[in-house]
Amino acid sequence: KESRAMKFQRQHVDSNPTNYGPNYCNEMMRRRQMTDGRCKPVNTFVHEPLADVQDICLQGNVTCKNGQPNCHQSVSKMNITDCHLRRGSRYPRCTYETTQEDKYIIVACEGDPYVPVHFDDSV
Ligand SMILES: Nc1ncnc2c1ncn2[C@@H]1O[C@H](C(=O)NS(=O)(=O)C[C@H]2[C@@H](O)[C@H](n3ccc(=O)[nH]c3=O)O[C@@H]2CO)[C@@H](O)[C@H]1O
Repeated sequence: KESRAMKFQRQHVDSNPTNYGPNYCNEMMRRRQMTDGRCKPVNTFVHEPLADVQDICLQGNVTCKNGQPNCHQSVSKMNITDCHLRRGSRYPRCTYETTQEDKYIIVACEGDPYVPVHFDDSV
């Protein structure tokens, strides 16, 4: 069974992204298995080394969107790509808008070792 830490890495970490240009999300949402059975509506990929993403758990503690206290905000902006399902896109044809940006990211951390298990937001 895939751990939540591994699921987070599969869904949100792409340290050395292939340059698919505007098709990055169409490619990566499929490759990382977020279009099986349904099209995941929103997903962010982080283009930083895994160690830097894991280090966020030691950084600014903030409240998660769901009110839980175990979220952390990166001290630095990170290079990310936001994938948003296009209006009118119908499973199994999941087509995404690809937007690359530099933003602070907020993740929820859990466990021992205390690592990211959920992508909460980018600001
Ligand atoms: N505090 C916590 N501590 C520990 N665990 C926590 C905590 N909170 C939730 N989980 C768990 O995480 C799991 C999960 O999949 N949560 S999810 O909200 O659906 C994920 C969002 C995210 O993937 C994506 N998104 C969203 C915005 C964006 O900018 N970028 C972007 O990628 O959209 C998804 C839906 O919003 C679920 O099992 C829940 O129980």
